[in-house]
Amino acid sequence: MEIAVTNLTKTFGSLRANDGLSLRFASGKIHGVLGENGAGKSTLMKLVSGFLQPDAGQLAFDGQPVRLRGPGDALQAGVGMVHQDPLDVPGFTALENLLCAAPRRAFPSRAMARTTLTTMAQRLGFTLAPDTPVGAMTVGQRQQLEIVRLLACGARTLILDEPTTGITAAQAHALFDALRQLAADGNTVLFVSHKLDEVAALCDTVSVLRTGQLVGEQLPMPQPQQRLLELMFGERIVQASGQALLLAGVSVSEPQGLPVVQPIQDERSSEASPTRPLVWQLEQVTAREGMVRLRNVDLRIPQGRVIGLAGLDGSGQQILLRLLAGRLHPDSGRILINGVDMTRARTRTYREAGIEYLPADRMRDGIVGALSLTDHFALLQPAGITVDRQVAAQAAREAIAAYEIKATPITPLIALSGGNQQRAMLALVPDACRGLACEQPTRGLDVASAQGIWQRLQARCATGCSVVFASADLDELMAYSDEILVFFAGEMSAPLPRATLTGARLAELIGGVGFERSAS
Ligand SMILES: Nc1ncnc2c1ncn2[C@@H]1O[C@H](COP(=O)(O)OP(=O)(O)OP(=O)(O)O)[C@@H](O)[C@H]1O
Repeated sequence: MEIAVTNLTKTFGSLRANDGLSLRFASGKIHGVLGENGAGKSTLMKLVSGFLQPDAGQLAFDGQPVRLRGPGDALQAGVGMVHQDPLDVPGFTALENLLCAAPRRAFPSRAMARTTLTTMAQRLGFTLAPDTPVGAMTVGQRQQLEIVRLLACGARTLILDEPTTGITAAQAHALFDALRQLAADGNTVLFVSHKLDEVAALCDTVSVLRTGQLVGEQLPMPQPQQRLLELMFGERIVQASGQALLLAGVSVSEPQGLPVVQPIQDERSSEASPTRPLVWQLEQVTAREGMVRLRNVDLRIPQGRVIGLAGLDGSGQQILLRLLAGRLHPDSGRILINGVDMTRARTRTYREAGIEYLPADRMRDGIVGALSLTDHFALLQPAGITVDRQVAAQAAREAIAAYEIKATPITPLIALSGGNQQRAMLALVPDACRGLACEQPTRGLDVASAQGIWQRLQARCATGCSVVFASADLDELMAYSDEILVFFAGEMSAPLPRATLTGARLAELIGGVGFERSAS
């Protein structure tokens, strides 16, 4: 299916999110769409998939001009989009989600829907159980369910907006294989990503957006990575001596690979850590959530450390994060925060002790889309039922400047690009935070923004805050963790000093090769 856009323009107030774009995506190919946070990628994809209507310009599918009144029209015409934040119903099971969001003709019976779900998931290498409630599924699994649903509803063009941010390397490989197969069958795939290695591995062409305009059009892949970075970031990327690129302090290790962000601080000696006061101490903690159970976990996390959690999605790392943040109580064992027993304490008490939690699903568990940054800062005020809006507005202005959020203090957060929403969520973490448990802190961020976030997290660590983060990105884990805990099938390894690991070794451990659970 060929997709053509001509002079496509979409404005939000005075902002031209897409500014007269003309572009053609040929059928049977995988097309990458690159651009930094806020460049206009999601807007373009939402226009093509009917979630937004253009102010000007035309869309044509297979040479036929189309006017899409909504995503239903687009899906009927064969175009479906998987959004950064899955659009599903958490209270329903996977099967119910498939049924409620598909046109009647797609599934004559529930049994047929079940068979379709199972077979398509298997073919695509996804692990989806039809009767699992979506609320208990990981972001990665929910994205997989969306893909299955769209294909089952007849999508011949699949748009994926950063589909690999919540999934493991193995799942990404399976997804890429599936997408290649779909393209080989004549389908069109539009693939939005910040990850240059993914685009290089998968895409036939790449187009680059910057501030709503096209700066690279249907470039055949492969392209030199440096050229793509220059197109994405413009003057902020400077050719440095040798093979290195400097991007606002980010060094890129090799021209063909993913930009590997070097740690900003010197390696903090792991010998020094036992003498530091502990933020978290877990003693023989056992906890269960859904099908996953963590057993007899002993863990000590001193101040000022960055602990990375590695593992296939749903291997237990989310349980640990939720335990650390007081969102899940252990079945047995003890949790101490700053030396105080908090085993049964409420989340609020954890927050009062300086423990904060950043979820992966920011729109469901993190921020309220209809509210602005000022509103969020007002909500965080401890003043009871009154709020001081001036103080909140000032806090919002400072956060916008410090975190370079493309928004005004009163913009509803739903109107921000994904990357800017992530920055907004991080900006809301109070300065007094002593322990931050986060899932995928740089989810959806371009490489420069991700580095900016880590600079801020490391600055917090320098003042004694500890960060525990789960990530599916091995480069991120290797670049920023002092120690890494590997999770495999509900078991947790001992803390592994980053310096003793390589990316390849970490990948093996995640797959269970040579994995040893922490002795308890
Ligand atoms: N509904 C909306 N209302 C107001 N502004 C919006 C809306 N949707 C997007 N924008 C703005 O349009 C610009 C482009 O946003 P878009 O989401 O398309 O960027 P993006 O390239 O996908 O970014 P990211 O990589 O961060 O997801 C941003 O400045 C964003 O704040």
